[in-house]
Amino acid sequence: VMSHTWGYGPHDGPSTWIESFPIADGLRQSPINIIPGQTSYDPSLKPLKLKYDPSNAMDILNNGHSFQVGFLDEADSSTLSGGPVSGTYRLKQFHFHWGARDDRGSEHTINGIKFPAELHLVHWNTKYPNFGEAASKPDGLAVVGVFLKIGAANPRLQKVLDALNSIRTKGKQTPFANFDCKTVLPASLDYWTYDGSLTTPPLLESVTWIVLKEPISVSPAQMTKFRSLMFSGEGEAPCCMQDNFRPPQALKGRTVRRSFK
Ligand SMILES: CCCCCOc1ccc(S(N)(=O)=O)cc1
Ligand SMILES: [Zn+2]
Repeated sequence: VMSHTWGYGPHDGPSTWIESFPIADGLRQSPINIIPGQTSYDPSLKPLKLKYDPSNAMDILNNGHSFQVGFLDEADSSTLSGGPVSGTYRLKQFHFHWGARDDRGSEHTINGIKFPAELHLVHWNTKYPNFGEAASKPDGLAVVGVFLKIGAANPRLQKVLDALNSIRTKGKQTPFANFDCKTVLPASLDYWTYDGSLTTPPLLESVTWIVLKEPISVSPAQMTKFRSLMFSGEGEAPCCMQDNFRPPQALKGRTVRRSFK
């Protein structure tokens, strides 16, 4: 039988991933449900320091699970530092998770509430030689999560959404230059943080999660653009890319800290 790749459907979705990736029920899996009343304010947490150079944006790719914008990460020009991490982490890519309808789509939830989508900005620790090496270390990655909520159309997302027409099917990639990630972030960088994992296979437990409290807006029409992508490749039976989110995983004794009172 063909190699069993993972997905989000009834036969290859999150409940089946443990078959190939036993870490799926590990001690620091992501995402989680954040219960604000049960988080602890940590006054020693530093402000998040994000520095993004628009010229580092390189391409946009439909990888069959989501779409991602890739960045040149050969220098410390687009970095995350401060916040809950020590050292410097370089931006590698950002991507999204979203639902088939506006009542679901995010991976993290707040008091059980799902948002229509969630943005992940993926950074790797420069104490390691590259992303692949960092991804296997407990302090290797830092991912900033930003919730999207339904509201006014977000002009800052439009350039990304317009590029989706060129990458509709799995494996398609096209140049994507000059994008400033700062412009898609909310005004406040207040965050929750906890030790977690990649939310897709290989589910490696190497992520310091930094989930921003303030969502950014997206309109229903813009959400429809996300859903116009395909999980399937060109010439395959078309299968809309939607509900590409893993549900919340057990906290298993972890503490969620917050940077704000
Ligand atoms: C060693 C190869 C890993 C390839 C996969 O990379 C990922 C997977 C998930 C995430 S996420 N949804 O947790 O931000 C970030 C990066
Ligand atoms: Zn993600």
